Amino acid sequence: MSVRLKSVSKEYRNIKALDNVNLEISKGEFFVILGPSGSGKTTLLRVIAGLEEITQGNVFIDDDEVTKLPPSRRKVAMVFQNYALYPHKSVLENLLMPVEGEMKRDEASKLAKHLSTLLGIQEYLTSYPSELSGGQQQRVALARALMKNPKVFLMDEPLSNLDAIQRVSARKLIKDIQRQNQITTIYVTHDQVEAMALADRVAIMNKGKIVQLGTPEEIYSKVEDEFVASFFGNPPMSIINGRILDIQGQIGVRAEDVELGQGELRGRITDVEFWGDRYLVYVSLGEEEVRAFHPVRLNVGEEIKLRFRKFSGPWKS
Ligand SMILES: Nc1ncnc2c1ncn2[C@@H]1O[C@H](COP(=O)(O)OP(=O)(O)OP(=O)(O)O)[C@@H](O)[C@H]1O
Repeated sequence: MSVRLKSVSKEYRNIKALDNVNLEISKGEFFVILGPSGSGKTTLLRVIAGLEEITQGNVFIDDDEVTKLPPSRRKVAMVFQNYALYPHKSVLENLLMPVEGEMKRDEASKLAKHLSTLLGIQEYLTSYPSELSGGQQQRVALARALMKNPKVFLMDEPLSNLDAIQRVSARKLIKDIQRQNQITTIYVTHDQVEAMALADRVAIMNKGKIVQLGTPEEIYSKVEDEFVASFFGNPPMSIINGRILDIQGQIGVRAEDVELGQGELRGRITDVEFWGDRYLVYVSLGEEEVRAFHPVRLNVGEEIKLRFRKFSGPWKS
């Protein structure tokens, strides 16, 4: 199913949580919404789910307008950041609830067991949510949403409570299930790596607006404004005053585009972080600071020559 938002705005008293959002998500697409805290990501998902009345605009699922339809009639499944599990029901009962009356019980139990095994929670089927860790509860919520084989899957930071290893495997599982079943998925995160790993396309939000939209590769290589530059990528671009290159305005440079050891610029190393396969080096250029990837450890305090292989901008600011 496709999802379309036309000029959608949502105001809470004096806050514009969504400001004239236009969006078209295709059937089977994995669409990620990335943005800082408070940018409107959750509100956008809740609007699509029908949990939030909008101030202005229209919402369509396939070609049907659903703006005024209640959540139960929208055929979407949502996984919330805070799980929303039934506390007085066991994990298995939580998993069976969404398909009650729609699927035979033994068939549903089989599916519940299969999904719990995939998500590594099979040994907790008889436990209650309060007996589980945050990460385990999150995986139950994920399994529960998958029970219904939804046509549209809305996920709000569904992996935020998993540890680094679980995150990588759960991420792969979500992507596999999504791909196999061609589920249109809208996934909210503020994790750069997750966004780049999962998305067919990413929308970057700031202050209720979509500020850039494209494939992760497009956004990574063609940054359209300073906010996206300061936000997208791991690490994001270093934003510096173009003056040091005789350019007017702010420019952004990726750590992999800063070459250390040669060039016309001179800086001082202020910090070095070990990143596994390389080092992230912080270099001060007077009032500016840039981050650079480098293959070997360098010494803090050392002076170094540098140059930018490429940069983005200058942007009007
Ligand atoms: N029920 C509400 N009443 C009033 N203001 C709200 C309500 N829900 C959200 N807001 C405001 O709307 C804006 C967008 O909130 P939203 O939860 O969509 O952001 P978010 O990007 O999901 O943030 P986070 O990453 O922190 O979850 C924020 O300024 C928030 O304070």
